[in-house]
Amino acid sequence: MEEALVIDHLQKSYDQKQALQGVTFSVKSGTCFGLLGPNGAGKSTTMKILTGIIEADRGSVHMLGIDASEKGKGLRQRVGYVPQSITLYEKLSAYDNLKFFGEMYGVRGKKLQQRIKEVLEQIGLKDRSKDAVETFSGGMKRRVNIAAALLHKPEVLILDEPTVGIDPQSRNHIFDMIRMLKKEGVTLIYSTHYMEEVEALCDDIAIIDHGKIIAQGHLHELLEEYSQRAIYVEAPTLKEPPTSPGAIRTYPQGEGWMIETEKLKETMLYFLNSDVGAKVTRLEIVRPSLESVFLSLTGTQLRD
Ligand SMILES: Nc1ncnc2c1ncn2[C@@H]1O[C@H](COP(=O)(O)OP(=O)(O)OP(=O)(O)O)[C@@H](O)[C@H]1O
Repeated sequence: MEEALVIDHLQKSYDQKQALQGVTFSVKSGTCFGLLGPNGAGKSTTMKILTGIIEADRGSVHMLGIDASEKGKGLRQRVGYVPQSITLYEKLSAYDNLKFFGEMYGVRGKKLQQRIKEVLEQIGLKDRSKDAVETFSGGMKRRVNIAAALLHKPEVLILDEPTVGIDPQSRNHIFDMIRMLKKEGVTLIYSTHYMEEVEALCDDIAIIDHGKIIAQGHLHELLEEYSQRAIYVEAPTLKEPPTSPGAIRTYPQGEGWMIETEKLKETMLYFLNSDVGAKVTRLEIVRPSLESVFLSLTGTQLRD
């Protein structure tokens, strides 16, 4: 499969702060690629370099076979970018916002009218097209922002944390759109700090932390290689970590504790048969997750 994006050893500093320390990854055409990392890891900086908003100090970006540092070679017509912060004209209607952005991307006249109709349908806001954006919820604005990046039918769509602070309905709409775009063959590059999102949407994943890619590969490969089997024990009044035999690592989660262990059966039996000093309200084997991948690679939880 051909590669839609190849980035090689990107470095970027802001004053004294080294935000990217040699970021390297590639994205196959027609796939959804997830860039996963905690706040401040370097996701937005990477995305902004990809779209040419800022320049890297070192390293290279090749998008659709074109060296992105050679500006004016038509990349802008082939790539869409949804920034982290919503950039819309509040007083204008959804339709007029889309008209403005479409023209900026070089789409005009009848073709633009047709595309606005199509994207409004895709984001589920056809009925609200005449309303000023200032009357929209955060999630609806975010959907219009995504629509704006789709008007010129990009081959690559870059989305920087598109679901931060939005309602579940808008989030589901965004997920549906991403799945549909993937079916149409669009390459998606999706940054987030929500593991469940990359697990639900992405094929290949890179995990970024402190400006470095610490692991990358297919979701299944990462889970296979780094994730630890675990038992979850819910015991709301248990304030100290339980000391079950064979535990590799124990950490708090929700109203209980996550116990990573190779000895699943023994650990289950331990909690069923021993007095741990608190009432156990739930006991279950946990499926491997990116949370445990992140934890085993960094020693910290992604949600910290
Ligand atoms: N314009 C800037 N000036 C100075 N430092 C910056 C600037 N932009 C980002 N940084 C710093 O660079 C590092 C990487 O930031 P970046 O925004 O790329 O991370 P992120 O993973 O997108 O996190 P977030 O989800 O919080 O946006 C952080 O330490 C951040 O404080």
